[in-house]
Amino acid sequence: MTASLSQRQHVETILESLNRPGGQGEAAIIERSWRRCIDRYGLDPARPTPARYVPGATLREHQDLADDLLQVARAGVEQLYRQVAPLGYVVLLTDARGIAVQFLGAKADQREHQRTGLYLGADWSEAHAGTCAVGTCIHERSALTCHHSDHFSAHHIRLTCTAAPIFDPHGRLLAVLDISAYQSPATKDSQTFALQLVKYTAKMIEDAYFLQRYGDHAIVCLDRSREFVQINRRYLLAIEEDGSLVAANTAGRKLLRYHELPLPEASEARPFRAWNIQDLLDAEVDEVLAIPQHSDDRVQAFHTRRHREIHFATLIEPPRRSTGGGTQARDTSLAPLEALADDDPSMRDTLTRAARLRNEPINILVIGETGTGKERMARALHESSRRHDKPFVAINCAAMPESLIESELFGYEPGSFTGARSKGMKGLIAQADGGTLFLDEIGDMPLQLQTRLLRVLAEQEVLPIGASRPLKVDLRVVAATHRDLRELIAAGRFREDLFYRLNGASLRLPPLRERADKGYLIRRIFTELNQERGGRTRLRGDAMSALLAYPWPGNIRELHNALRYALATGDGNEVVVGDLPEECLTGQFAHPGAGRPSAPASESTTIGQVPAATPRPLEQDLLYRSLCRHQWNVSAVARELGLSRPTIYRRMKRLGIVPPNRQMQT
Ligand SMILES: Nc1ncnc2c1ncn2[C@@H]1O[C@H](COP(=O)(O)OP(=O)(O)OP(=O)(O)O)[C@@H](O)[C@H]1O
Repeated sequence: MTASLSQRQHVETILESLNRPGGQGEAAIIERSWRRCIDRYGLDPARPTPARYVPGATLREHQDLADDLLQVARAGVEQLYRQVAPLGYVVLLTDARGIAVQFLGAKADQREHQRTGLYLGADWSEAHAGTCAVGTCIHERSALTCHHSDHFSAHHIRLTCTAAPIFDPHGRLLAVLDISAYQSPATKDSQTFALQLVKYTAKMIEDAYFLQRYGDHAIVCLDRSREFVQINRRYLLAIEEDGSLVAANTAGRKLLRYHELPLPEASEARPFRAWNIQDLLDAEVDEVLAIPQHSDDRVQAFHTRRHREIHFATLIEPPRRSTGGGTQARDTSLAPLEALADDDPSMRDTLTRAARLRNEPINILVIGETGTGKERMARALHESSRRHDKPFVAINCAAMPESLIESELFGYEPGSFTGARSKGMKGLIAQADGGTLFLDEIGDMPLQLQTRLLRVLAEQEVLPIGASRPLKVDLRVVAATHRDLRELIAAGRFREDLFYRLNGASLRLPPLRERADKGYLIRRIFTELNQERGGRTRLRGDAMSALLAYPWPGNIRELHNALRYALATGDGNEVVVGDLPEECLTGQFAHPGAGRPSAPASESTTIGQVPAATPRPLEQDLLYRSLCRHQWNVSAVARELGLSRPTIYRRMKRLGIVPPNRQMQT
């Protein structure tokens, strides 16, 4: 009763406001929105506003369009959720049309979230939902709190919602970040911190997106404080080599306006370039581009030209741009090594060492769990070295039968044993002459052969079976192992002297689960495999998120296999989370169907862009339920789950789902 009374009062307040002249500040924003709701959208504050969801396939289109942002925003949205979840808030990220493309909230309240519209796929545009934080933020292009009776619809007045806009580097609205709670103190002031927190996170996401989009440009970061410029990076300006401005973050655009360098409405195809950094700062372009990145004094002060204000500047150079006047050419021979990693700190150390060692006359031991890319590293070392045009010969010491290993490695003279080829055979070691010999799984080499290998390494010559004179060989040996060779030495199974011969230097590869550049590896391997198949398929954001969350016990090999599987089972246009092998969908991630509004509430375990665990029974259950819901109409199921019909058939077969006795309708 109380609720309906307060709802009636709410409707009266709104109607009364229409007869008053507009107010000031945020109250005016809210009243303006109420007017729009009545005059423009024809909404009625008393009429129930049930949550409206876009269909699953439409949600996917919205998520696809926001894909780049979703990938960048993920960490920021999760961090915000961790901060506000204990206070009962949920987090929504909507696109510029108000459709929720990402959601994090407590699973226990899932039904309530779905009923209210605090869920994936909900439409929070003002035209549908009336005055609300997201819709009104989209209209006003500024952050605001829509608290209790600020909402237009009487059915939203128990909510408190705070939203902030996220703009792209050209000033177009990209998305809105929102936090909402069902319970909060009566006064709007209680949400002041919420507003600051959401604005702060939205700026973080916006700037991360900016840095990613303009990562191939020099970016000038400015701040009024020397101490904070490296932390805050308040104003971001992307510039060309001649100093033309091509993009700015929201704060940067304000700064430019203040200095009377307004930016034209720019499209991606026509970045502004109207102004030069010299128009803003009283400095030559070269001075700005010469701000050191790696010295103690990375911060330089400049006056602005127009208002003579001091600004402190740092510079983010595009990756691998040479320093020192731009004359130093990049060493392209390092490309095979550089391609192995992106920004993982331990891989970067390993690669720096590998680059230094690549032409040194010492043998290298590569250590790492199985599937971490040891052979790939050995090949990259070879390809970046002076030996790159000579053979790279790889031998797997564990895979070769012990009876063959000696003749394969050392070769033999004609007729030296029964079954030998009449012309004899050049062994693998001799074949690697001048190049690199890669000995994989060196810990599995039989002891007797270790002794002979030691001689080869010490003398740089090889004695084929049955030969009386050794052959001179010029070898660089790279050996690899996932075992602890020192333990094998202690157990008497590996020769200590051979260990020291092989271990001229060692390179350690981290397991995939510890790598900070998983996203880079996923994209790279996906591109390699996709190109082999004609390159028509794209990797969708939900699949990427699931891949990033999986712990990869089998390392890069497992990732490689998972992507190959997904490309083979997907519909050929895109790989979605449901195309991944079931093992990859563990932990907090679920089948994509569970993340879509059409899925029954009980099926997801985490609410999010890509929720909850999918062991086989859940995947089976989801598909089975969807088939039952659609009377075994495979086309309808395919539409609902956003997959192709052949994929549904394949999946039914794989999961052992057999249609009932009647004919399947398709
Ligand atoms: N940096 C990389 N980029 C792309 N693919 C990679 C990379 N590193 C490894 N791979 C792929 O991962 C798989 C395993 O790599 P690799 O054989 O080099 O690992 P390994 O550590 O030598 O494995 P094992 O211990 O089983 O011998 C291969 O398919 C390889 O092509």
